[in-house]
Amino acid sequence: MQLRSLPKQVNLVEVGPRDGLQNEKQHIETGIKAELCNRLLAAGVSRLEAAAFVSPKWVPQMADGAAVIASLNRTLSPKPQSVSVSALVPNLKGMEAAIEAGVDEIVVFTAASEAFAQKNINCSIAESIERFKPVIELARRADIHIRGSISCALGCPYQGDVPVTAAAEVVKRLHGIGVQEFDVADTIGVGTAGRVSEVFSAVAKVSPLNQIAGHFHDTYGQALANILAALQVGVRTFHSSVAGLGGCPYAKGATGNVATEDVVYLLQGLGIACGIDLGELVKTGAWISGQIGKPYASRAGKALLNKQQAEMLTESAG
Ligand SMILES: CC(C)(COP(=O)([O-])OP(=O)([O-])OC[C@H]1O[C@@H](n2cnc3c(N)ncnc32)[C@H](O)[C@@H]1OP(=O)([O-])[O-])[C@@H](O)C(=O)NCCC(=O)NCCSC(=O)C[C@@](C)(O)CC(=O)[O-]
Repeated sequence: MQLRSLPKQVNLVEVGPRDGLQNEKQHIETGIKAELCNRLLAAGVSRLEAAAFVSPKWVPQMADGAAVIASLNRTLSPKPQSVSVSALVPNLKGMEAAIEAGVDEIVVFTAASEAFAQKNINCSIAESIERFKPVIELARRADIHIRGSISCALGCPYQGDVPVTAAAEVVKRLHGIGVQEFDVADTIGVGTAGRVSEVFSAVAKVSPLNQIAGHFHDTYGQALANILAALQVGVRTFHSSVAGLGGCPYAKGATGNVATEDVVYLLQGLGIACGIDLGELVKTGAWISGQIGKPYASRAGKALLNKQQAEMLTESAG
């Protein structure tokens, strides 16, 4: 049976170096973060979220963002047109640091839930939008692409249920101040396909579909089904994290982002191109998991490694 309304190609934004690592308690060396970025680019990633210029008091792991991006820019020199490096920016201070570092995209971030905005960025949604105005002004002058992330579109760890149209309301307000792309996030991975379809359909009423991205965490194992539901609404950009690393420090209990390996495997099965070499990605996922002392969590990645090992054993036995 053929699935309806699927595209030939989608864009993946790899958020492993930022969302994937930000919550790690042990200090991760800048060199490891930079190598992760380089390996991801070598595997074919073209949109890479590499850092967050946030308060180091709030998220200490992201304190070396400038050094990570400097290292990346040295390796990439001259930077291919196809590669775009992004970083989270909560305020003017972060924006100045992002410009200095030489990012291609910034991500301002707020929420569909008031309670989460307070916990994550210490202000209300309305205050965050005011705070973003001068940030966006600077980004425009520097010709930097502006994304806006809306956390807790499918549910909130503090507030619980979030109305279906809450994310769309925030998208409208962000659009009004010049945000160009909207990252609609299931921060705690509670969404299921039907609700995802409703939330993204509501967002699609206030923004062109090519400006919407789906950002799914996999806490309840629903992320791939949710991506399929959003694809069927017409969303063509998705965020994912190599090896399924990640979680937000202000969303306790939420697990990592959907694993990029699992998404690429899904897309391959659907005949949808994304430009990423799954074999190289699996090597990178296994490598970074080892570096930070975690079991390798991508289901597709583990299956492919097991298959490779079994084939090698058969060959050496033969
Ligand atoms: C927004 C603030 C700064 C407000 O934090 P605040 O404490 O209200 O702000 P402040 O202006 O009073 O600053 C406090 C201190 O931080 C410094 N500071 C202030 N800003 C910066 C900066 N940009 N870079 C470096 N330092 C900074 C500032 O200079 C000051 O230092 P002090 O004077 O005390 O020495 C803080 O709440 C913050 O940084 N929050 C970020 C939290 C965060 O990074 N969360 C994770 C990312 S969001 C996420 O993961 C969700 C997402 C995007 O993946 C989608 C999803 O799944 O939902």
